[in-house]
Amino acid sequence: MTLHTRIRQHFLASIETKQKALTQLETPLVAAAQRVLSTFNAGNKILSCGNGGSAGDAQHFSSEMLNRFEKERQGLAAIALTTDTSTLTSIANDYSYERIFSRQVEALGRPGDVLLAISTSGNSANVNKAIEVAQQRGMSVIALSGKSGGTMQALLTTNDIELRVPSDSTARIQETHLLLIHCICDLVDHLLLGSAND
Ligand SMILES: O=C(CO)[C@@H](O)[C@H](O)[C@H](O)[C@H](O)COP(=O)(O)O
Ligand SMILES: [Zn+2]
Repeated sequence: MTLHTRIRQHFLASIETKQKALTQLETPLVAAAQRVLSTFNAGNKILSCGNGGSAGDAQHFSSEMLNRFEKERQGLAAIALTTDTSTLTSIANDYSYERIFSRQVEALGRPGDVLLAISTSGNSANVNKAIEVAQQRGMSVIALSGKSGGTMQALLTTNDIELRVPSDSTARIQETHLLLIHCICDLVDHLLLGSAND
């Protein structure tokens, strides 16, 4: 296979995954954006976490909330649990890697807050532990996942929102997760500022 062919395959597979995701995730995506906005309106906050590329997505989301997306608006309360290396290394060193996010949720999570939990497989133990602790603390969960939903999907309740990308490829799922995040950012801006600013 030529390099050009490989590139074409990547693009076409990404387009196909996003088209399938549009069909399946349009309605839960509206629910996710409404949950995000109602969380901020109630004076609560969003904590986000994930591993590897999903850690980047967790930070991408929080920066667009804390600062801004495409429109001028107030900063919104969001914290990525993936950024403080002193905290992450001490929790992993003193307890376990599995607790790096959940220990922060124990300290920061309040009833009415939301955990944005990101895992392409749904099988990251540290993300799933954070979900369990969040639920115990009266928080709800917006889960970005893929593949079979992994062990994460069994943890979610009717109070939670699952956005599971219909693909088995980690890369394609991550690419679609970023699109879902940008949709949420746009819907939040639209709901907050109204159509006059479109
Ligand atoms: O970005 C990538 C692959 O594209 C990797 O860094 C990937 O995020 C890591 O392998 C993660 O540990 C995978 O975790 P998860 O998505 O299954 O929860
Ligand atoms: Zn962005």
